[in-house]
Amino acid sequence: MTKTFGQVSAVSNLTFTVEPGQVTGFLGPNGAGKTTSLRMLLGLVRPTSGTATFGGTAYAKLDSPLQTVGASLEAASFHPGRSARNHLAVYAQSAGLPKTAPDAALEKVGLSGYGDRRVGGYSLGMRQRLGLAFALLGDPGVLVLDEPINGLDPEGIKWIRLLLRAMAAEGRTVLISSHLLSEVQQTVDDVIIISHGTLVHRGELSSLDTSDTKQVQVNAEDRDRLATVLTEAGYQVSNLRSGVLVENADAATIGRLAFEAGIPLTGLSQKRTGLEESFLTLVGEEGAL
Ligand SMILES: Nc1ncnc2c1ncn2[C@@H]1O[C@H](COP(=O)(O)OP(=O)(O)OP(=O)(O)O)[C@@H](O)[C@H]1O
Repeated sequence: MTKTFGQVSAVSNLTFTVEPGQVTGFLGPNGAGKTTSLRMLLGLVRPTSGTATFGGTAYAKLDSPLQTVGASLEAASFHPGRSARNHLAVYAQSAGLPKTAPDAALEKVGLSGYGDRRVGGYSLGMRQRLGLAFALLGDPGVLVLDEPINGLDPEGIKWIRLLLRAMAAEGRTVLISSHLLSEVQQTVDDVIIISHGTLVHRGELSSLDTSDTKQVQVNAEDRDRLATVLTEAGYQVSNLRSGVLVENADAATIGRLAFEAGIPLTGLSQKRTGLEESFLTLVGEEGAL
C-alpha cells in the first residue's frame, strides 16, 4: 500500500502478511505511518495505491465485519456521556450479535463492574480496555489494535500480554502497533518495523538480535564461588548489582556448570541486548524518543 497526503508521503509501497496463531508487532517511531497503515487496512483511509485484505477480502466487503475483524484504533473515540455497556450494545445490535455479547466482552477485559459508568469518567487504561472490549465484541478471528498497551499500568500490561497471547494460542491473528519495542517485546512473536512509511524489517522477534556477543546473567547466594567456577571454566565474568554477567555464554551451559559444581542458582537468563539496539538502528534517531 501507498498513501500520500498532498506532499506528505505517509506510507510508501508497504507490503506484508500477518499470520494466524501468533502476535505480530507493527513497530515504528511516532509518525512512521502505523496508524495510516492500519486505517487503510480497515477501509477508513483510501490507499493512493495498493490493497489490504483479510483472507483475500477487503474489510469493506466482509459479510460480518465485527465477527471477522476486531479493531481498536482510537481509545478516546467513545462518547463521554454514554456508558460502556450502552456503547457496546449499540454496535452489537447493529451487527446482529447476541444480546449477551456486550457483557461477555466487558467481562473479558475486566470491566464487568464498570459497564454502567459514563465513559467520560474512565481512566486512559479503562478506555484502552473498552477499546479492546469493542474489538472482542464479535469474537473475531483477527484483532487489529493500535497502541493497545499505551496508557496501561504495569498490572494492565501484564494482563493484556496474557490476553493477547491467549488469543493467538487460540489460532487468531493478532496485529498490534507500538512505537516502543520494549513495550511489546514480551508479547510479540513476529515484528514488522517501518520507518518513514517504508518497511525496514520483517521477521521473527529473535531475528532482530544480531549481537555477536551472547551474555548470560546468573546469580547464586554464593556469588563468589559461582564466579570462580565460571572463571575456571574459561568464561570472562563481571559483577553486576544483581548477579554475575558472563560473556560469550549460553544459559543452558552456565546452568549445567553451576549444577555440576553443586551451586544452587537464584537466577539465570540470556541477555538479549541486541534487540533494542537493532531496533533503534533500523528506525533511526527518532526511535529513541
Ligand atoms: N490526514 C492526514 N493529512 C496529512 N498528513 C497526515 C494525515 N494523517 C497522517 N499524516 C502524516 O502521515 C505521516 C504518518 O502518520 P501516522 O499517524 O500514520 O504515523 P504513526 O506511525 O501512526 O505515528 P503515531 O504513533 O504518532 O500516530 C505523518 O507524517 C503524518 O503527519
